[in-house]
Amino acid sequence: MSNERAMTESDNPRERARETGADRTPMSERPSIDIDGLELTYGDGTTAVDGVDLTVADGEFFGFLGPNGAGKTTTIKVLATLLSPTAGSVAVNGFDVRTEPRKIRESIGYMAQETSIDPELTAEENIRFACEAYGVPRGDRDERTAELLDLVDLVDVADKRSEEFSGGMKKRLDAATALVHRPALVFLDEPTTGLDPKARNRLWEYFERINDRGTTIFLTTQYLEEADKLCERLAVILDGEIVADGSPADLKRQVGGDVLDIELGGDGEARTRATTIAREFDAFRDATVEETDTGISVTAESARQSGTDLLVALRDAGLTVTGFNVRAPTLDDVFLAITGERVDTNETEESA
Ligand SMILES: Nc1ncnc2c1ncn2[C@@H]1O[C@H](COP(=O)(O)OP(=O)(O)OP(=O)(O)O)[C@@H](O)[C@H]1O
Repeated sequence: MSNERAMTESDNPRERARETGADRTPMSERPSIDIDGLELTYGDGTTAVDGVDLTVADGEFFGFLGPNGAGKTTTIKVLATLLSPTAGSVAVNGFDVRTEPRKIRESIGYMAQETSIDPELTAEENIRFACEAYGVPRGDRDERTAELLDLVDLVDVADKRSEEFSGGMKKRLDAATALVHRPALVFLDEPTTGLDPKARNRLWEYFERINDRGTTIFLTTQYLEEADKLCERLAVILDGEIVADGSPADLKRQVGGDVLDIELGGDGEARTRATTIAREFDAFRDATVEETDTGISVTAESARQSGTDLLVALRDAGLTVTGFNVRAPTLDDVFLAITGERVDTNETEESA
């Protein structure tokens, strides 16, 4: 039980800065996003968003999480004025989505799940094309293009056609094209899906840099480690409704207690028996018990105090405990507690 640590302590420097009041940029009074009672029902009758209230402050790095089909992309499409709400009011950068969509489009960047770069064009040409499309004044385009190539570290390959780029480079270029008009707010819809950890890290640096410059970021991701590292605040959407909202540390505290991971020898039957024993264990009456690939995981207020008693009970039942560890909950545990499922990140990853 070596890795104990205070649960109130945040690993996220942004969150720590927020908690200690050492914010980077002065916040404007007006929120970047103000959603009140949003509902969106598609033409076939599917209600994808069902009464969402949400505010995102100016300059915030905000994470929007939820399982597949929960309503994340639909919400982003409403915010980006690509879909019109069925009910509710939505303001983005102070503009109404119904009456001022053009002003919203001019003041946001949108990096969709599919990259929108043209493979036939070079990195530089892609950024120049975006400058034109977003109406960046002619006189500013050279400087803006050079600045963005530098920001996303593509100066050396500025003249190469983007079809030759790795997945990470394409994503960086795509992010740069979403920013040519210096939007106050950027939507990043699963920007790092399928990238290897190194490429992901480079994008994270880049997102942090644009947020440090004062840009509000609205991120959806299936990588909870990413949300934990980057986001000051998170909301979890499930079946079209927000079911949790808070800083990563707040959400971890809400899980209640610690997590006891137990590794077991034997097969699936051993894990099933261990699960039954843990569920019937008096001290773990309110615990969440889950079978893992190598054993079981018990989340409970008393995981630290009563963990060893459970280990003894398992051994007495003839099971072989090959390892155990008590730890503070991660966002994965939060997600499991809220949605009843772990995030599926079994994507084909780009090789390093
Ligand atoms: N064009 C559409 N017509 C009808 N239903 C749709 C349409 N687009 C999405 N849906 C449905 O709306 C619900 C929410 O989908 P949405 O894409 O917003 O979820 P999501 O949280 O972004 O999921 P993912 O992570 O898989 O992209 C799902 O039930 C989905 O099947």
